[in-house]
Amino acid sequence: MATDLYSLHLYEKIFPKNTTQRVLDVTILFLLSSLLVYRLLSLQHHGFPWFLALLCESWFTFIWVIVVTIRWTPLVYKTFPQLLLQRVQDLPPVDMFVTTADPVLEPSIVTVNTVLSLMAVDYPTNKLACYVSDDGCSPLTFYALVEASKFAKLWIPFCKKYNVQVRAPFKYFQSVLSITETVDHSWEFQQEWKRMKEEYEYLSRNIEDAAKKFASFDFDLSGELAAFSNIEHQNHPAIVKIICENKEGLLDDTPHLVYISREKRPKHPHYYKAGAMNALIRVSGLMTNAPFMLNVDCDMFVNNPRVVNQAMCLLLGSKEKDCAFVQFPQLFHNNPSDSLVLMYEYVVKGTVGIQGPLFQGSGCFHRRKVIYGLWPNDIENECARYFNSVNGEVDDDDEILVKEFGNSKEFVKSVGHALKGKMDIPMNPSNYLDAAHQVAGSAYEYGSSWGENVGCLYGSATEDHLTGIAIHKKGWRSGYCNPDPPAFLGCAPSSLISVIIQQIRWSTGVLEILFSKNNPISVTLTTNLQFRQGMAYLWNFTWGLRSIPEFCYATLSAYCIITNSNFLPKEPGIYIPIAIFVMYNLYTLFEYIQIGFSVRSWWVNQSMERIITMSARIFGFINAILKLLGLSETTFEITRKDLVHDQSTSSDDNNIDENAGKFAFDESPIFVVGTTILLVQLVALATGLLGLQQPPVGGQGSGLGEVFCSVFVVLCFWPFVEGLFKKGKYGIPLSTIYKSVALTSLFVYLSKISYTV
Ligand SMILES: O=c1ccn([C@@H]2O[C@H](COP(=O)(O)OP(=O)(O)O[C@H]3O[C@H](CO)[C@@H](O)[C@H](O)[C@H]3O)[C@@H](O)[C@H]2O)c(=O)[nH]1
Ligand SMILES: [Mn+2]
Repeated sequence: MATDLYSLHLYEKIFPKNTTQRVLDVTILFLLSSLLVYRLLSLQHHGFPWFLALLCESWFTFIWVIVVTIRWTPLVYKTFPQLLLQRVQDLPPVDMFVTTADPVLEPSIVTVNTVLSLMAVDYPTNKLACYVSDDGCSPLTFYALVEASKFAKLWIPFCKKYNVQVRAPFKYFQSVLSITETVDHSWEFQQEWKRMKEEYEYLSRNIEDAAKKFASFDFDLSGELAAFSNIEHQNHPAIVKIICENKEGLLDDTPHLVYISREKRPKHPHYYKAGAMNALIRVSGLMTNAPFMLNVDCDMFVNNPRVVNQAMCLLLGSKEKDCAFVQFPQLFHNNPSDSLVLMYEYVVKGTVGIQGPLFQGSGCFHRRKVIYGLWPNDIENECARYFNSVNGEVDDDDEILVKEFGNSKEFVKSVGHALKGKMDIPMNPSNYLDAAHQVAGSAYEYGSSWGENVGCLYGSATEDHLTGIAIHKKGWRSGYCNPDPPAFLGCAPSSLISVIIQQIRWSTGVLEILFSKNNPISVTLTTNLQFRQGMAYLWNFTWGLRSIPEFCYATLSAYCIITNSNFLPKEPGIYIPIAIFVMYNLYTLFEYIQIGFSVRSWWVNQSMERIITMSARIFGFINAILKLLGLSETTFEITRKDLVHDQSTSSDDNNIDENAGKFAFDESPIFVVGTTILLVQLVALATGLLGLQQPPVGGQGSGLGEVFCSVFVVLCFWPFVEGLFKKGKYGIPLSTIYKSVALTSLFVYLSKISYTV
């Protein structure tokens, strides 16, 4: 069947011309290398600052080499999903996963919108199943899903009948505020539209009321909620409930909807999101066993109803080994000018041209077989290594399968079917409820390969990158799809502190992989990971490390002004760093403008990048070291998602909180680092301006170059400058300022003594 669709030419590869980009990339590389050579040649005439600058610049050059390598051969896929419309009966089933973990940080209405948007995609409903994993084991989440499933029975037909573009109801009613704004003005449509809006408002009020009751412990846990009574959230049996079941496989019914809260016991590690994903993979394997699985975070709603067809163009239109998974970009509805967009544009396109994009955790379609640990050559020899007998039948007590996949006969049988590519599996989830409880158990994985070779891998807070590299190192390729309108939109963290917490988790997570047996260098040398793909992973996994040279470089200018020394060359050598600075900034600015962003958004992102690197990522680095030394445990702090339903009454698509863009500070030590960096620069600049510098010890003293660098750092940390003068939550707390003053004094003192000795 798949081979049949393969002949349709479902996509085309486009190799964008990037000569200008290559020339500029190489020019910057040439300038960086010249600077290094210049420094090396004159090293003996200079002191410590010169040497430290050389080390930092060597690192920057190394990173730039990686960037140039990754971006050298970009690739874009153009898909033709309309070709699949005539072949609907041949389309394969797809299991869709949503993970949620906390009904407060991730309000149920957010999850409900994501689930509704998934259930309403333009794909045969009898081939879809939606599984929601609730790590919070919250009756509120379950209740909200049950209510949502009632609304879905009206919403899905409405979306399909009128070809609604955005099928997350909050977003739909937010963008189409009144009936007069809609394209279809027929009387029938108007009536249905009004009804739908009322029904959605009823649903969101209902969930909101339930949330209030839940918060005040006034939630009635009887009837279908009885399973949730008398349980602790981190200590409870598995709860699996089928909310909707399309028993007859009807096209005009809703897709299956299944709620799963895997078993949690204090003595068993649960591995956060990776553990939740593995429970989803097993339960869905039993119940529907679709050959493809989509996973999204609870805030990532479907924004383009043809997303499954888009993914199928690459998954069915390529040879299996050329497409292990299809990743869609993670874009945000509340922060459209995020720097991530730029990363997608220029870096991800590069990886697409190598071995394929990295797995980013959300908005990704996986081939089930690949997640089950298959190698590309297993496809050629029909998974022979897994089966005792290749008689076409699958034994449910096959030793190898039981050892790898755990001790559930039903599940092992389903694995056998998945590996053999059987698709004629009956779709009756309710037949497997008992087995589903078993595979969602907290001890199920013991002794098996789950988390090690099978499923989402354990051992990093960024389980997505770890799982991704394990797939690529077997030699699989992956596909990338970036349709217009965007396939998924999520909720970007809106406060600085949430951004920082998320960044700490990410940089810790990737460093955990960098310091493990999966580090890209050894993996490139010993496995099927392509050299340039290894570089792409290295670029990703060194985010936390990059904070150190950047931090040193930023403090160097202050150090030099305070001690009246220099780290920048004097004429004519100074023209090299000037050229690098000007060229790099104009280049990134040009890239922003080319995608349609403003100069302002370029600057905000540049400065945020500096702030995050020098504060959050340093903590990520420290965290990773502590974990390596066994002094700290892996945790997963969930990012707060904003309530979305209130926005249904707001008047502007881009309506962002009026305080957005302002920085809220608290007493977290992270802000001590940022404040100290700023104060050090200010003290240095004051020393220079007030003429308090000592005469230089031998050679020349600091000059305009150092002052310029310090001013630049101050400009990057401008939100902190404002924070110094503001009160309340937008001001830096006094205790933080005191700590920073103490650290700054220490820095000044140490600088002075280090320079005189
Ligand atoms: O114990 C847990 C913790 C988290 N989650 C879910 O994991 C998802 C991601 O959590 P979030 O707090 O939103 O983290 P982000 O940093 O926004 O997530 C990004 O980064 C993660 C890796 O750090 C990836 O797994 C995600 O897919 C990717 O979107 C959410 O749906 C959570 O509900 C769980 O299911 N169980
Ligand atoms: Mn998220």
